[in-house]
Amino acid sequence: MKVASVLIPLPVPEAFDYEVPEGLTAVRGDQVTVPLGPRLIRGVVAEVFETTGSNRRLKAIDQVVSEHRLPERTLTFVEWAARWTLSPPGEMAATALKGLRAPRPRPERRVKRVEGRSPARPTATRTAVLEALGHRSMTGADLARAANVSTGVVKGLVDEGVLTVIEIEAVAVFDAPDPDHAPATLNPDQAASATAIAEAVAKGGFAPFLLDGVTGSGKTEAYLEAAARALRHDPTAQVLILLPEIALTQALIERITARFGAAPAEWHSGVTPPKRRQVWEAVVAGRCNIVVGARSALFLPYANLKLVVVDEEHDGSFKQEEGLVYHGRDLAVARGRIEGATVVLASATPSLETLWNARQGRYGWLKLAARHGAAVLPDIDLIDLRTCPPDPQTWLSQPLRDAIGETFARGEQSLLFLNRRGYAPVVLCRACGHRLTAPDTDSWLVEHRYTGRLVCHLTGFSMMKPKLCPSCGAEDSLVPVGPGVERVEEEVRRLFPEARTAIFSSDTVPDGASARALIQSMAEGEIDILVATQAAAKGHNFPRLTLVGVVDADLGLRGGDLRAAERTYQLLAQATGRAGRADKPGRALLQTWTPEHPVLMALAAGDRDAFVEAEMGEREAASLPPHGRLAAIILSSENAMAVEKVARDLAEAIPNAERLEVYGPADAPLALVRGRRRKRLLVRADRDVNLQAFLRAWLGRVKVPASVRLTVDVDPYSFL
Ligand SMILES: Nc1ncnc2c1ncn2[C@@H]1O[C@H](COP(=O)(O)OP(=O)(O)OP(=O)(O)O)[C@@H](O)[C@H]1O
Ligand SMILES: [Zn+2]
Repeated sequence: MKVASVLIPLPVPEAFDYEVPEGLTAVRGDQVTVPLGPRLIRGVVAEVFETTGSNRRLKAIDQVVSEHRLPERTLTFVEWAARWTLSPPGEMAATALKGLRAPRPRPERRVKRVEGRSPARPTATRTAVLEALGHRSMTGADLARAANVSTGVVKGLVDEGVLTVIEIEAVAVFDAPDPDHAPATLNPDQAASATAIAEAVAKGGFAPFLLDGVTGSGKTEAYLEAAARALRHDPTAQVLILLPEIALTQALIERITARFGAAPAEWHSGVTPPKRRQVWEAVVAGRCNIVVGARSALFLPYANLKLVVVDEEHDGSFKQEEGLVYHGRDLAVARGRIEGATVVLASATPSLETLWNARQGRYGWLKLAARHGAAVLPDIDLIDLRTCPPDPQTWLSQPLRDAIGETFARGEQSLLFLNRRGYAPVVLCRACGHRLTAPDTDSWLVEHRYTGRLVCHLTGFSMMKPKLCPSCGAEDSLVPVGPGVERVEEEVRRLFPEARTAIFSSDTVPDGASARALIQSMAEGEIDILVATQAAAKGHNFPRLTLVGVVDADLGLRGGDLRAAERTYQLLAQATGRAGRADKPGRALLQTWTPEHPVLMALAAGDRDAFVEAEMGEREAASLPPHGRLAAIILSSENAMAVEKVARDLAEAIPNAERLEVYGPADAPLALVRGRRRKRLLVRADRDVNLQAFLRAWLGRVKVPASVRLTVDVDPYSFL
């Protein structure tokens, strides 16, 4: 009997076996429908094998879905990713097939001439229609426009039987990129990098690179040139460019369109389902060469993937925390290995993980040491708030105000950076000291004046600001504490009433279109002072921007998790790196209460190596990533007792292992979210320990009831 192992989109660690009935052919990668309990569900065949004398009564595959087999290397990647992240393989496979969930766009209705038929009354308008149409087919609306008549005339000809209506399947056409459309003239560093990457692509096989270039050095131009050479060498080659933020995709799509004379395919959460289906089908058929997307674009079924670029590779947004937990950068490297492709990790502030790999010689290390052309890196100075504190209830010190004023007077732009959405991060009762939190959640409510609501950034809960304190009942006693971008902008408007100001955060710029509009008005000089969260701090080119002010340089350093220093260094280097990218020199001012902090001193000195050296030393001493490996296990449930029990069972079941420790279980820092109790365990292991095998063995020993959710987070970035 023939048996197929089928990956089913359920939270189970294994494939399910089904009989392949006589007369049905199923092979690895096929989509099939199979019975599961009372219903039929769709899965993917992982393996087909012959078995004799099985005594189990297997259910049979219902049918093989005829369209779209998952390509072999895509399926191999899915299986690898599931093993690496300890995720259910069927759910990973479902991710790869997500693009097919949308219906096909409706076929287009067009008219064409019926052989040998002519109008009974050939009026001037009717003749014009027939001439405009010729032997082609067109939609009625296009034809009416071409003949400059009303659509009624076309309809009349259809009714008379002179024209007939046909249906044409709507297939998205991605114009082939032209590598020679508008090449840039590269400087020597860029040319050397592009050549190294292009040679690796031409040679074939897995080849990872770190493209390490200061902000504004022209990394984008370098990798686009490498992509152009790859396409010249092999016009069927496919190139994937991953970005951490949707707001960045628009600008890159425009650059690619200008460079290659054709728009790339776009893939992220903002793309409509029918459009996604078109991209999926074009990618699998090799009808599309360049894809620009978010991390989920890694799961597309590439026919001939040759080059993968992860731009801003250090960015924490590549880590997906909800649903399937994975790091887009790590999976991009794996995908490249499985496809035999070249992988380029680009950043001005590479992650310590990537720097470690480059130092070990595992990744080729390409460097762009200076900004392109005449542009130079901005001067960075610290403002010591202990000697010049801002006035009470204001957030900008005198030196920063002066610098903004001078910049404005010169007709140049300023960017004030504060990584905090909303008006105030905390709302406090003046009478009793109560801080407002979301219901059943350990997280402060943030005041948003833009929408007039109090919002929980963790759960999305929101409410109108109450008149009475919910704790003591005092009237009008609730006051905002601390600044968010909205409050800083309010201060800026008070200080510079004639300046044009704007806010760039995920609240004011929720989608690609509004991001594009704001970026464009900033680029065209219609904004004088932009107050922005990290959404605007990376990737963008604003030629007239010459001052970056960091409102609270200490903000990210306070939390104190594993990557606090690294993340703060990267964020501030990127933010300050927006200044002076064209002909005018830029400067950056960082407001801080701790100017002696090593991160801030390294930033002010422009000495990345000093920072990396110190931070790498600390990680090594503690055997933490990249010198060791971490994994977190998070338990949550509405039933506090059930969480306790699973946590205890886990603690008792820890397998013996060398060079590995388990910490916890402990209450998570966010111990209550939406009424769910949360507990965490953390595993630390030496680099050469097979962490995944340990986790599988451990978790296999413990029964987790349906009321408790258990999430494994390999290489955690969030410690909440
Ligand atoms: N060879 C070149 N010829 C002309 N202009 C260039 C060239 N290289 C870079 N530039 C220009 O310099 C600016 C910075 O380049 P780019 O955005 O590629 O830098 P980047 O290294 O990706 O920056 P960041 O890491 O800060 O995002 C852009 O305006 C770009 O058009
Ligand atoms: Zn109160």
